[in-house]
Amino acid sequence: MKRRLYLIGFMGTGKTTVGQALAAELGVDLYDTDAEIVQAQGSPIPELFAERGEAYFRSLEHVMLTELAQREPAVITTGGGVVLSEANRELMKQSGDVVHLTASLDEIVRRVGQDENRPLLPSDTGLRARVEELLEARKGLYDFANWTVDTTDRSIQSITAEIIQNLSSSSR
Ligand SMILES: Nc1ncnc2c1ncn2[C@@H]1O[C@H](COP(=O)(O)OP(=O)(O)O)[C@@H](O)[C@H]1O
Ligand SMILES: O=C(O)C1=C[C@@H](OP(=O)(O)O)[C@@H](O)[C@H](O)C1
Ligand SMILES: [Mg+2]
Repeated sequence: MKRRLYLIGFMGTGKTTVGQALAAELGVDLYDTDAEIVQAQGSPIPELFAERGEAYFRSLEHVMLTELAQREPAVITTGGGVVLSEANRELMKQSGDVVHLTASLDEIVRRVGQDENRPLLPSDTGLRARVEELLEARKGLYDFANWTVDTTDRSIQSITAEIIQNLSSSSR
């Protein structure tokens, strides 16, 4: 693997989970923008959103991505909203390979429904409608990726193997 591999995609598509398996398999360092922000700020994501607002979180996210884009070789997993910034999209495109993870609406709702850690999503009955709304608002923003991998009904191992296969055929 050369340089960096970024994982992008909507919340719940498995970026953080797949990234861990991928970095272990490739034997490179793993950085998750959310985890790095939480560590640097000493506050969980919901607290950052509640106390400082989304715009403040987006600025922390941009600074963190810029810093992580200096490290190599590495797998870098991102938050679902990182693509809202054109500068972030450009930075990832220029500094590594980018994989877009997807999943069906049903699967996303199932996966994120078990987690209280995403401040943009309600934990009540409004969850599905909110996911649909955000998917629509972000339509097209993930399309700059080199590859798209559907994770619906698939094991982490099979998703990881597909990504490694993509990487090795592109470097031939
Ligand atoms: N391929 C998969 N099949 C089943 N569950 C998955 C899969 N990938 C991730 N998950 C689960 O979905 C939830 C969200 O995964 P996560 O890696 O945090 O996604 P993201 O970082 O894209 O938001 C977690 O509970 C995780 O264990
Ligand atoms: O889509 C988003 O705007 C967000 C996604 C989250 O990361 P995951 O995609 O890893 O859940 C996290 O960065 C924050 O809650 C905002
Ligand atoms: Mg994540």
